[in-house]
Amino acid sequence: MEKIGFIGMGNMATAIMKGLLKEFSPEDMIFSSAHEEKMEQVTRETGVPHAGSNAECARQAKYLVLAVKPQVLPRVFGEIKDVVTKDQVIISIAAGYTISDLTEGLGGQVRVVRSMPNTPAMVGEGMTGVCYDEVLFTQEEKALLHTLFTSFGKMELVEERLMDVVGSASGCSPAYVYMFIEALADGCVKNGLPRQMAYRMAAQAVLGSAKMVLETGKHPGELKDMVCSPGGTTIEGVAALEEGGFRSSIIKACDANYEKNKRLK
Ligand SMILES: NC(=O)C1=CN([C@@H]2O[C@H](COP(=O)(O)OP(=O)(O)OC[C@H]3O[C@@H](n4cnc5c(N)ncnc54)[C@H](OP(=O)(O)O)[C@@H]3O)[C@@H](O)[C@H]2O)C=CC1
Ligand SMILES: O=C(O)[C@@H]1CCC=N1
Repeated sequence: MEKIGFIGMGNMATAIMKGLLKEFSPEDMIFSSAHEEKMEQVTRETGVPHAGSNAECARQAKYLVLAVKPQVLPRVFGEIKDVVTKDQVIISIAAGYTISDLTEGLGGQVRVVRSMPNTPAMVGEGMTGVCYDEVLFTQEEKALLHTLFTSFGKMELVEERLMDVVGSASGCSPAYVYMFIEALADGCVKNGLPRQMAYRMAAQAVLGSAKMVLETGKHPGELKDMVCSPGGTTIEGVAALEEGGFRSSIIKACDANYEKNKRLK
Protein backbone atom coordinates (compact mmCIF):
# COMPACT_ATOMS: atom_id res chain seq x y z
CA MET A 1 0.00 0.00 0.00
CA GLU A 2 1.39 3.41 -0.96
CA LYS A 3 1.59 5.51 2.20
CA ILE A 4 -0.75 8.30 3.24
CA GLY A 5 1.22 10.99 5.06
CA PHE A 6 0.20 13.92 7.24
CA ILE A 7 2.26 17.02 7.89
CA GLY A 8 0.74 18.48 11.08
CA MET A 9 -1.12 16.29 13.55
CA GLY A 10 -3.71 18.56 15.20
CA ASN A 11 -7.51 18.69 15.30
CA MET A 12 -8.16 17.92 11.68
CA ALA A 13 -5.34 15.50 10.93
CA THR A 14 -6.20 13.53 14.06
CA ALA A 15 -9.82 13.31 12.94
CA ILE A 16 -8.92 12.24 9.42
CA MET A 17 -6.38 9.68 10.63
CA LYS A 18 -8.98 8.22 13.01
CA GLY A 19 -11.33 7.73 10.08
CA LEU A 20 -8.61 6.24 7.88
CA LEU A 21 -7.64 3.72 10.57
CA LYS A 22 -11.04 2.11 9.93
CA GLU A 23 -9.96 1.47 6.32
CA PHE A 24 -6.16 1.17 6.50
CA SER A 25 -3.54 -0.25 8.87
CA PRO A 26 -1.23 2.08 10.81
CA GLU A 27 1.70 0.99 8.66
CA ASP A 28 -0.07 2.44 5.62
CA MET A 29 0.36 5.90 7.12
CA ILE A 30 3.15 8.22 8.24
CA PHE A 31 3.10 11.66 9.81
CA SER A 32 5.19 14.53 11.10
CA SER A 33 4.35 17.41 13.39
CA ALA A 34 6.03 20.24 15.23
CA HIS A 35 7.15 18.58 18.43
CA GLU A 36 8.99 15.30 18.98
CA GLU A 37 7.17 14.41 22.17
CA LYS A 38 3.79 14.89 20.50
CA MET A 39 4.86 12.71 17.58
CA GLU A 40 5.97 9.98 19.98
CA GLN A 41 2.64 10.21 21.83
CA VAL A 42 0.56 9.93 18.62
CA THR A 43 2.61 6.91 17.51
CA ARG A 44 2.06 5.25 20.89
CA GLU A 45 -1.68 5.92 20.72
CA THR A 46 -2.32 5.02 17.07
CA GLY A 47 0.54 2.77 16.01
CA VAL A 48 1.11 5.11 13.05
CA PRO A 49 4.86 5.71 12.70
CA HIS A 50 6.14 9.26 12.59
CA ALA A 51 8.73 10.37 10.04
CA GLY A 52 10.70 12.57 12.41
CA SER A 53 10.62 15.50 9.99
CA ASN A 54 8.32 17.09 7.41
CA ALA A 55 10.82 16.42 4.63
CA GLU A 56 11.02 12.71 5.51
CA CYS A 57 7.24 12.50 5.71
CA ALA A 58 7.02 14.13 2.26
CA ARG A 59 9.61 11.65 0.98
CA GLN A 60 7.72 8.57 2.15
CA ALA A 61 4.11 9.53 1.40
CA LYS A 62 2.42 8.89 -1.91
CA TYR A 63 -0.63 10.85 -0.67
CA LEU A 64 0.56 13.79 1.42
CA VAL A 65 -1.98 15.70 3.53
CA LEU A 66 -0.85 19.22 4.45
CA ALA A 67 -2.64 19.72 7.79
CA VAL A 68 -0.89 22.72 9.31
CA LYS A 69 -2.44 26.14 9.81
CA PRO A 70 -2.37 28.42 6.75
CA GLN A 71 0.19 30.72 8.34
CA VAL A 72 2.56 27.75 8.77
CA LEU A 73 2.28 26.55 5.17
CA PRO A 74 4.98 28.83 3.69
CA ARG A 75 7.52 27.35 6.11
CA VAL A 76 6.42 23.81 5.25
CA PHE A 77 6.64 24.64 1.53
CA GLY A 78 10.28 25.57 2.07
CA GLU A 79 10.97 22.29 3.86
CA ILE A 80 9.39 19.94 1.32
CA LYS A 81 9.34 21.60 -2.14
CA ASP A 82 12.67 20.01 -3.12
CA VAL A 83 11.35 16.62 -2.00
CA VAL A 84 7.85 16.36 -3.44
CA THR A 85 7.35 15.12 -7.01
CA LYS A 86 4.60 14.85 -9.61
CA ASP A 87 4.25 11.15 -8.74
CA GLN A 88 2.67 12.15 -5.43
CA VAL A 89 -0.79 13.48 -4.63
CA ILE A 90 -0.58 16.58 -2.44
CA ILE A 91 -3.78 17.10 -0.43
CA SER A 92 -4.34 20.44 1.30
CA ILE A 93 -6.96 21.02 3.97
CA ALA A 94 -5.84 24.61 4.54
CA ALA A 95 -8.39 27.38 4.36
CA GLY A 96 -7.75 30.12 1.86
CA TYR A 97 -4.99 28.47 -0.19
CA THR A 98 -5.91 27.87 -3.82
CA ILE A 99 -4.59 25.03 -5.97
CA SER A 100 -2.47 27.65 -7.73
CA ASP A 101 -1.07 28.96 -4.42
CA LEU A 102 -0.22 25.43 -3.32
CA THR A 103 1.32 24.44 -6.66
CA GLU A 104 3.44 27.60 -6.75
CA GLY A 105 4.48 27.21 -3.12
CA LEU A 106 5.66 23.66 -3.82
CA GLY A 107 7.76 24.61 -6.83
CA GLY A 108 5.27 24.13 -9.64
CA GLN A 109 5.88 20.45 -10.45
CA VAL A 110 3.18 18.88 -8.22
CA ARG A 111 -0.40 17.66 -8.45
CA VAL A 112 -2.64 19.20 -5.80
CA VAL A 113 -6.02 18.34 -4.29
CA ARG A 114 -7.69 21.15 -2.34
CA SER A 115 -10.18 20.21 0.38
CA MET A 116 -12.15 21.75 3.21
CA PRO A 117 -13.17 19.22 5.91
CA ASN A 118 -14.67 19.88 9.33
CA THR A 119 -14.26 18.62 12.88
CA PRO A 120 -17.29 16.24 12.93
CA ALA A 121 -14.82 14.08 11.01
CA MET A 122 -13.79 13.07 14.54
CA VAL A 123 -17.03 11.09 14.89
CA GLY A 124 -17.14 9.96 11.27
CA GLU A 125 -19.71 12.60 10.31
CA GLY A 126 -17.45 15.03 8.46
CA MET A 127 -18.56 17.05 5.45
CA THR A 128 -15.66 17.74 3.10
CA GLY A 129 -15.61 19.85 -0.03
CA VAL A 130 -12.97 18.61 -2.48
CA CYS A 131 -11.65 20.03 -5.71
CA TYR A 132 -8.96 18.89 -8.12
CA ASP A 133 -8.30 18.70 -11.86
CA GLU A 134 -9.50 15.17 -12.61
CA VAL A 135 -7.43 14.81 -15.80
CA LEU A 136 -4.25 14.95 -13.72
CA PHE A 137 -5.07 11.86 -11.64
CA THR A 138 -5.34 8.15 -12.38
CA GLN A 139 -8.48 6.18 -11.67
CA GLU A 140 -6.63 4.45 -8.83
CA GLU A 141 -5.66 7.79 -7.31
CA LYS A 142 -9.20 9.12 -7.63
CA ALA A 143 -10.52 5.94 -6.00
CA LEU A 144 -8.11 6.35 -3.10
CA LEU A 145 -9.12 10.00 -2.70
CA HIS A 146 -12.79 8.96 -2.54
CA THR A 147 -11.97 6.29 0.07
CA LEU A 148 -9.91 8.80 2.04
CA PHE A 149 -12.51 11.56 2.15
CA THR A 150 -15.45 9.22 2.80
CA SER A 151 -13.65 7.36 5.60
CA PHE A 152 -14.60 10.17 8.00
CA GLY A 153 -17.92 11.33 6.56
CA LYS A 154 -19.39 12.69 3.35
CA MET A 155 -17.65 14.46 0.47
CA GLU A 156 -18.77 16.76 -2.33
CA LEU A 157 -16.72 17.55 -5.43
CA VAL A 158 -16.78 21.34 -5.75
CA GLU A 159 -15.59 23.86 -8.34
CA GLU A 160 -12.62 25.73 -6.93
CA ARG A 161 -14.40 29.08 -7.27
CA LEU A 162 -16.81 27.86 -4.54
CA MET A 163 -14.26 26.39 -2.13
CA ASP A 164 -14.18 29.45 0.13
CA VAL A 165 -17.98 29.19 0.39
CA VAL A 166 -17.55 25.55 1.47
CA GLY A 167 -15.79 27.07 4.48
CA SER A 168 -19.17 28.50 5.51
CA ALA A 169 -21.22 25.45 4.54
CA SER A 170 -19.10 22.93 6.40
CA GLY A 171 -15.68 24.08 7.57
CA CYS A 172 -16.77 26.81 9.96
CA SER A 173 -20.44 25.96 10.44
CA PRO A 174 -19.95 23.42 13.25
CA ALA A 175 -18.83 26.34 15.44
CA TYR A 176 -22.10 28.14 14.68
CA VAL A 177 -24.09 25.00 15.49
CA TYR A 178 -22.21 24.56 18.80
CA MET A 179 -23.07 28.16 19.67
CA PHE A 180 -26.74 27.43 18.89
CA ILE A 181 -26.74 24.29 21.04
CA GLU A 182 -25.08 26.16 23.90
CA ALA A 183 -27.54 29.06 23.69
CA LEU A 184 -30.54 26.71 23.40
CA ALA A 185 -29.36 24.89 26.51
CA ASP A 186 -28.92 28.22 28.33
CA GLY A 187 -32.49 29.14 27.43
CA CYS A 188 -33.68 25.82 28.85
CA VAL A 189 -31.54 26.19 31.99
CA LYS A 190 -33.04 29.67 32.40
CA ASN A 191 -36.45 28.01 32.68
CA GLY A 192 -35.33 25.23 35.00
CA LEU A 193 -34.00 22.29 32.95
CA PRO A 194 -30.82 20.70 34.39
CA ARG A 195 -27.86 21.80 32.26
CA GLN A 196 -26.47 18.42 31.17
CA MET A 197 -29.99 17.26 30.24
CA ALA A 198 -30.42 20.50 28.30
CA TYR A 199 -27.21 19.86 26.34
CA ARG A 200 -28.25 16.27 25.55
CA MET A 201 -31.73 17.29 24.43
CA ALA A 202 -30.54 20.29 22.43
CA ALA A 203 -27.81 18.27 20.69
CA GLN A 204 -30.20 15.44 19.86
CA ALA A 205 -32.77 17.94 18.55
CA VAL A 206 -30.11 19.36 16.19
CA LEU A 207 -29.02 15.85 15.13
CA GLY A 208 -32.64 14.83 14.51
CA SER A 209 -33.47 18.02 12.66
CA ALA A 210 -30.40 17.60 10.43
CA LYS A 211 -31.47 14.03 9.63
CA MET A 212 -34.96 15.33 8.79
CA VAL A 213 -33.41 17.70 6.20
CA LEU A 214 -31.09 15.02 4.79
CA GLU A 215 -33.55 12.11 4.77
CA THR A 216 -36.92 13.68 3.94
CA GLY A 217 -35.68 16.00 1.20
CA LYS A 218 -38.16 18.59 2.45
CA HIS A 219 -37.23 22.28 2.42
CA PRO A 220 -36.05 23.46 5.88
CA GLY A 221 -38.82 26.09 5.80
CA GLU A 222 -41.46 23.39 5.30
CA LEU A 223 -39.97 21.39 8.17
CA LYS A 224 -40.04 24.52 10.34
CA ASP A 225 -43.69 25.07 9.44
CA MET A 226 -44.45 21.46 10.48
CA VAL A 227 -43.31 22.38 14.02
CA CYS A 228 -45.16 25.69 14.27
CA SER A 229 -48.69 24.90 15.40
CA PRO A 230 -51.12 27.77 14.69
CA GLY A 231 -51.36 29.87 17.84
CA GLY A 232 -48.89 27.50 19.47
CA THR A 233 -45.64 27.95 21.39
CA THR A 234 -43.04 27.42 18.65
CA ILE A 235 -44.15 30.34 16.50
CA GLU A 236 -43.63 32.62 19.50
CA GLY A 237 -40.01 31.51 19.60
CA VAL A 238 -39.67 31.87 15.84
CA ALA A 239 -40.98 35.43 16.04
CA ALA A 240 -38.47 36.21 18.80
CA LEU A 241 -35.63 34.79 16.68
CA GLU A 242 -36.73 36.85 13.67
CA GLU A 243 -36.89 39.95 15.88
CA GLY A 244 -33.34 39.19 17.01
CA GLY A 245 -32.06 38.86 13.46
CA PHE A 246 -31.32 35.12 13.75
CA ARG A 247 -31.14 34.44 10.02
CA SER A 248 -29.37 37.65 9.04
CA SER A 249 -26.81 37.01 11.79
CA ILE A 250 -25.98 33.61 10.29
CA ILE A 251 -25.74 35.09 6.80
CA LYS A 252 -23.40 37.78 8.15
CA ALA A 253 -21.29 35.07 9.82
CA CYS A 254 -20.96 33.33 6.45
CA ASP A 255 -19.91 36.61 4.82
CA ALA A 256 -17.35 37.19 7.59
CA ASN A 257 -15.70 33.80 7.34
CA TYR A 258 -15.89 33.93 3.51
CA GLU A 259 -14.09 37.28 3.39
CA LYS A 260 -11.39 36.15 5.87
CA ASN A 261 -10.22 33.47 3.43
CA LYS A 262 -8.71 36.23 1.34
CA ARG A 263 -6.61 37.38 4.31
CA LEU A 264 -5.22 34.06 5.53
CA LYS A 265 -2.10 33.99 3.34
N1 LIG B 1 -10.23 23.02 12.75
C1 LIG B 1 -11.12 22.96 11.80
O1 LIG B 1 -12.34 22.88 12.06
C2 LIG B 1 -10.70 22.97 10.36
C3 LIG B 1 -9.38 23.25 10.01
N2 LIG B 1 -9.03 23.26 8.70
C4 LIG B 1 -7.67 23.55 8.31
O2 LIG B 1 -6.86 22.50 8.81
C5 LIG B 1 -5.55 22.99 9.07
C6 LIG B 1 -5.18 22.56 10.45
O3 LIG B 1 -6.14 23.09 11.31
P1 LIG B 1 -6.28 22.46 12.76
O4 LIG B 1 -6.14 20.97 12.69
O5 LIG B 1 -7.51 23.02 13.38
O6 LIG B 1 -5.00 23.11 13.48
P2 LIG B 1 -4.17 22.53 14.71
O7 LIG B 1 -3.40 23.69 15.26
O8 LIG B 1 -5.05 21.73 15.60
O9 LIG B 1 -3.16 21.51 14.01
C7 LIG B 1 -2.04 21.99 13.34
C8 LIG B 1 -0.92 21.02 13.64
O10 LIG B 1 0.23 21.44 12.95
C9 LIG B 1 1.34 21.32 13.84
N3 LIG B 1 2.41 22.19 13.40
C10 LIG B 1 2.61 23.48 13.69
N4 LIG B 1 3.72 23.92 13.05
C11 LIG B 1 4.21 22.87 12.34
C12 LIG B 1 5.32 22.67 11.48
N5 LIG B 1 6.16 23.68 11.22
N6 LIG B 1 5.51 21.46 10.92
C13 LIG B 1 4.65 20.44 11.17
N7 LIG B 1 3.57 20.56 11.98
C14 LIG B 1 3.36 21.76 12.55
C15 LIG B 1 0.80 21.68 15.18
O11 LIG B 1 1.65 21.18 16.20
P3 LIG B 1 1.57 21.86 17.65
O12 LIG B 1 0.15 21.68 18.12
O13 LIG B 1 2.54 21.05 18.44
O14 LIG B 1 1.94 23.29 17.46
C16 LIG B 1 -0.54 20.95 15.13
O15 LIG B 1 -0.39 19.61 15.52
C17 LIG B 1 -5.61 24.51 8.88
O16 LIG B 1 -5.02 24.86 7.66
C18 LIG B 1 -7.10 24.82 8.86
O17 LIG B 1 -7.38 25.93 8.01
C19 LIG B 1 -9.92 22.99 7.69
C20 LIG B 1 -11.22 22.71 8.01
C21 LIG B 1 -11.71 22.68 9.35
O1 LIG C 1 -11.22 28.66 11.39
C1 LIG C 1 -10.46 28.25 10.49
O2 LIG C 1 -9.70 28.97 9.82
C2 LIG C 1 -10.52 26.77 10.15
C3 LIG C 1 -10.91 26.56 8.67
C4 LIG C 1 -12.37 26.16 8.71
C5 LIG C 1 -12.63 25.83 10.13
N1 LIG C 1 -11.61 26.14 10.88
